[in-house]
Amino acid sequence: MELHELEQNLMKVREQKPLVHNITNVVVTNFTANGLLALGASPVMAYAKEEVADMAKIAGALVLNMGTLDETVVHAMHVAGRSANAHGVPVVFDPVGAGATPYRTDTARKMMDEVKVSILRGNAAEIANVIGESGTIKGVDGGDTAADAVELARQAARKLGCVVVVTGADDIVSDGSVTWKVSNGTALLTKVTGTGCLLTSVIGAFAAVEKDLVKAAVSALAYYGVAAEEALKVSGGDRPGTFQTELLNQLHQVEGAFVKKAAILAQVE
Ligand SMILES: Nc1ncnc2c1ncn2[C@@H]1O[C@H](COP(=O)(O)OP(=O)(O)OP(=O)(O)O)[C@@H](O)[C@H]1O
Ligand SMILES: Cc1ncsc1CCO
Ligand SMILES: [Mg+2]
Repeated sequence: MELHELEQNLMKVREQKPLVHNITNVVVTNFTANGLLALGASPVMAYAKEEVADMAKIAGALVLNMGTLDETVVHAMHVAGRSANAHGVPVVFDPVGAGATPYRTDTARKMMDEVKVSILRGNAAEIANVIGESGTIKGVDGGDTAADAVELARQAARKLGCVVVVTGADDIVSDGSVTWKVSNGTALLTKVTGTGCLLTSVIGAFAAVEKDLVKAAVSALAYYGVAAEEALKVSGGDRPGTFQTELLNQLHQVEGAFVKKAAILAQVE
């Protein structure tokens, strides 16, 4: 993809203000809604089995996040996911903590069977566990994984038949044949809970306006990483609390032209 497409895709989100339907976890709900608003998208959190099919079909994207899963929420995700699939709405799935418990791993794998997921986004350990590779994970934070992230993303995309985003120090996007690396961001993102979850929803907003899902994901990652770098600068270093607030400010203020200039992208295959 061309660098100017990063700028265009951010402009499209801000012009179109896509409705992003989130079924997400109780830890990150408020932060996710505020992050999507700061971007310029239109968030809604809706969970009831009575309404999720109707909400998903009018949304620009559906984001499913199993961070605080239980039977009720997993059922609602299946109902919403099938409705999104029936109406051509892209589905982005965050398999939070896959591998930490058998219930999480099974739920993530069943989601991939029941719902046609457009983009799967997780840390390396989560993605490895979804495809049955051994990745170590403790709780919801990624542990060390031996797997090379590029190879992992490519393999997972081929196996699952969707676009896969593996995040970490570098973020990898692959559809199984085309693979990109985005190297923006800061390690301070790992000291604020829900930055991965918000990123997944931001990817949803870009998927709502850009049909090429690899380009949508790469654009979202570059924008988010550049905003995080600016937030680190403005908030003055190792200050997670100030950084969390400043990330919202920068998600709002960062311009497409600046993202284009500051993005560190490479097509790796
Ligand atoms: N070491 C790092 N250096 C720079 N950026 C990083 C680093 N680790 C993670 N990130 C960035 O942090 C964001 C979240 O990715 P991460 O892989 O930590 O997600 P996660 O484990 O799902 O997070 P969470 O569960 O807290 O929501 C991404 O934008 C990613 O690029
Ligand atoms: C801390 C935590 N526990 C379940 S979900 C979540 C938010 C980060 O994924
Ligand atoms: Mg996560």
